[in-house]
Amino acid sequence: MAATASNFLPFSSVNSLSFTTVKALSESGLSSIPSSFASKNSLEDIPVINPPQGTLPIIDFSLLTSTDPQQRSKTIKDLGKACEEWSFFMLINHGIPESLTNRMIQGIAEFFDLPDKEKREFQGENLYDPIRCGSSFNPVKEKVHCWRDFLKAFVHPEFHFPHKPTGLRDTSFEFIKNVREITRELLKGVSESLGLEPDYIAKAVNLESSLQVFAANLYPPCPQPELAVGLHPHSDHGLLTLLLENGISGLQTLHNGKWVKVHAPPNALMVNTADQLEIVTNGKYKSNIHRAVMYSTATRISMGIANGPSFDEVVRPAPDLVDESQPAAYRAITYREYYRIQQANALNNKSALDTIRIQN
Ligand SMILES: O=C(O)CCC(=O)C(=O)O
Ligand SMILES: [Fe+2]
Repeated sequence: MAATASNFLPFSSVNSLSFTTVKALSESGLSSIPSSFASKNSLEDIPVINPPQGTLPIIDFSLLTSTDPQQRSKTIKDLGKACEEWSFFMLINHGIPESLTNRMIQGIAEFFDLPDKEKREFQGENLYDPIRCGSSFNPVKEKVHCWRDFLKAFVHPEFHFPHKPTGLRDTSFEFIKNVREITRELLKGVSESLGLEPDYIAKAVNLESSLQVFAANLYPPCPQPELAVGLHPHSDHGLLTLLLENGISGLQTLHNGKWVKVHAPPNALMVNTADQLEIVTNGKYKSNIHRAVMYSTATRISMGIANGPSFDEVVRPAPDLVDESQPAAYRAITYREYYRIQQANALNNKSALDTIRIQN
């Protein structure tokens, strides 16, 4: 495949091979999905459940940052429990104005509405390109494509973002700054929940120079949603991923052998604990395996901001969480190398983490 088309989907038109987005496929009025999207994944056998209200953990950010020590310590306990038992929680009262999250979602919708020709300008050519856009996850490596278009951008320590549509760059800059501040507070709480100093994890991963990767996902209407996959089961590469959606649910998190449907309260952020946190906490807080689904008529948009260590930081289990009874369970690796391994392969549960696991 030509390097310049690597992120887009190869698609056989009548007499030539062209490259397309899932959005263009969806709008072409197909009545069935191309066979390259039909999933034969064994994880389909896992039951899917709609949890009763109140099952999934909710963390109130205003209590986490409260000056009342009792409220704060109770919230830190709840946060630790959510990380340990669910690797996932929903964050309310996070302080990002709804007007800003709405502008973000609107701007991303407009980005995906740009003609494919214009989006191709941002597709990038290799994994470390600061802006990439395309379809599925890794069209070259995967057996089954995802019914998804994406935009990815490295937004910290250097801010990269497409210059179209007008205004989205500035909106994103503001949104991402908010996400970074929230992440810093969450990681303080996570450190304290493990009995560590509040800034322990921040120092261990050089959070000042944190790599933040912004990823927007578009799941266009699909003629056969029961056969296709929005995003294959995977865990995220950073420390914590903060996710926002356009009011249409579609995230499912794996818990006790079942896919649990996530229905987040309006304007809540969904938070996944991710692989770098599993490494730093020496497996105490596991990364969350999740997937996304799509629908036959609705268009779903989500955006996840992966908040990671500094790109060149060598990440290893925190010395304070390693001892004779709990030896290091992962080998040290730079976040840059870890990111390469995760992005260069097909999405498949925790396959990237498996490459650095130490069998004790
Ligand atoms: O669309 C979603 O809800 C999940 C997205 C996701 O898992 C990701 O971008 O890593
Ligand atoms: Fe994810």
